[in-house]
Amino acid sequence: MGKRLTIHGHNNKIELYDIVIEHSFDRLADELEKFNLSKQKLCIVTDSNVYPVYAKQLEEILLKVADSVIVFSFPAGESNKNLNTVRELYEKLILEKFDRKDMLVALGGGVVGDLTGFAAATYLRGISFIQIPTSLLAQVDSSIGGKTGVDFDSYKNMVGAFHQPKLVYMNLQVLNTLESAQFYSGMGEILKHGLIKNEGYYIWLIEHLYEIYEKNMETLEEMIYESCLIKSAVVEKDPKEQGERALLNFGHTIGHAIEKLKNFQLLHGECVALGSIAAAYISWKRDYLTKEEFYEIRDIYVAFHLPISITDISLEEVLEATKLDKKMESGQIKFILLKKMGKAIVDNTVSDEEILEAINFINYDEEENE
Ligand SMILES: NC(=O)c1ccc[n+]([C@@H]2O[C@H](COP(=O)([O-])OP(=O)(O)OC[C@H]3O[C@@H](n4cnc5c(N)ncnc54)[C@H](O)[C@@H]3O)[C@@H](O)[C@H]2O)c1
Ligand SMILES: O=C(O)C(=O)C[C@@H](O)[C@H](O)[C@H](O)COP(=O)(O)O
Ligand SMILES: [Zn+2]
Repeated sequence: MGKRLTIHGHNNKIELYDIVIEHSFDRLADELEKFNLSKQKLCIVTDSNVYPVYAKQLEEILLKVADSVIVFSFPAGESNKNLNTVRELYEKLILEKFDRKDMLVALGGGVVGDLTGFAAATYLRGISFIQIPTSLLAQVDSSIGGKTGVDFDSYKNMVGAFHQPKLVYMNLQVLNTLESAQFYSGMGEILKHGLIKNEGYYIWLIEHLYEIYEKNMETLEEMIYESCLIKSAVVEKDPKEQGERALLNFGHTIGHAIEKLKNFQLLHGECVALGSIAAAYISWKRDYLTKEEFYEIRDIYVAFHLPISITDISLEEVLEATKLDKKMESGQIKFILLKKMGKAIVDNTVSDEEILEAINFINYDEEENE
């Protein structure tokens, strides 16, 4: 078991970095040999949940290849993905005299990965970092593609940089310590991959529902590999989101607005699920999807323990927050719709009325609809 793929750059001419999918940390030291770290310092950046479970083990492995290893841990959660935490990390790096050849190691979920990548992109105008993603969401999505950043005044990923890691190494066994809700949050991005790019993969996910529930490791390996393939193909073609990469934002326009308005009380993948239902709803209303396809999509999110409706939101507030997200161009939202199952498009013509109707649909009031 175990798989790998390579991310290429500059029209496929150079190899940028490998994504290594393993079932232990055993091969990590070998993977790091090529970076000649024997005289370098490494800083493991992690959070308060991951630190007690994996930091010591990782430190021992890294000490085999590097001169020294320090650890920076911050309180877990999206509410700490901000410039205050980055500042504390900079302070630690300065105190420990990190120079341009030293490296950061992101050990954790997407919060750790995004924040570490941003610190690496900006400290001394840019140092290297590697990703060791430990949540399902980070393994299939956030560790790949070099989008790094932090939230600013609760605006999602408002400050950031494109900065590619030198390596993505994942040990699938760490998923055994991940809370169930966090696991299914990752499924929010995985379903997105199928819906926007590959209907066959979406159907495969439905067919393998029970193996996924049971965390059958062979199935998870296949699923994670397939999602990494889909994301890699998109970011290789369009690393800085000039075009096609925007498709990976399916579900995020309304999703990010909900995430902000709910003060990060809902998980990222849960908000993406809600945003995906809303975007699929608009796609149905435009006759891109059939009614049956739309309701099947909704059922699949339920099957993967993801929310399909939300209460206590103001439609107007969600619309306003949607307009403050990054995907605005000349006052118009770049909305991602499904043209058909497995094929997404960028659409600049979605009206406020369509968005309000979709938000109203997910703002489902059971009593009113009985
Ligand atoms: N850069 C990108 O392309 C990209 C893509 C998708 C999402 N994101 C960002 O990623 C973030 C969400 O990532 P996430 O869902 O991983 O959240 P997260 O980083 O908060 O991790 C989820 C929770 O699980 C814990 N955890 C992680 N791995 C664990 C393990 N193996 N065992 C036990 N606990 C573990 C964490 O401590 C945290 O409490 C959001 O900020 C989102 O904006 C970025
Ligand atoms: O990699 C991308 O591109 C994505 O859009 C992946 C998303 O899942 C991720 O949440 C991303 O951070 C959202 O991008 P943003 O530019 O809207 O912050
Ligand atoms: Zn996302």
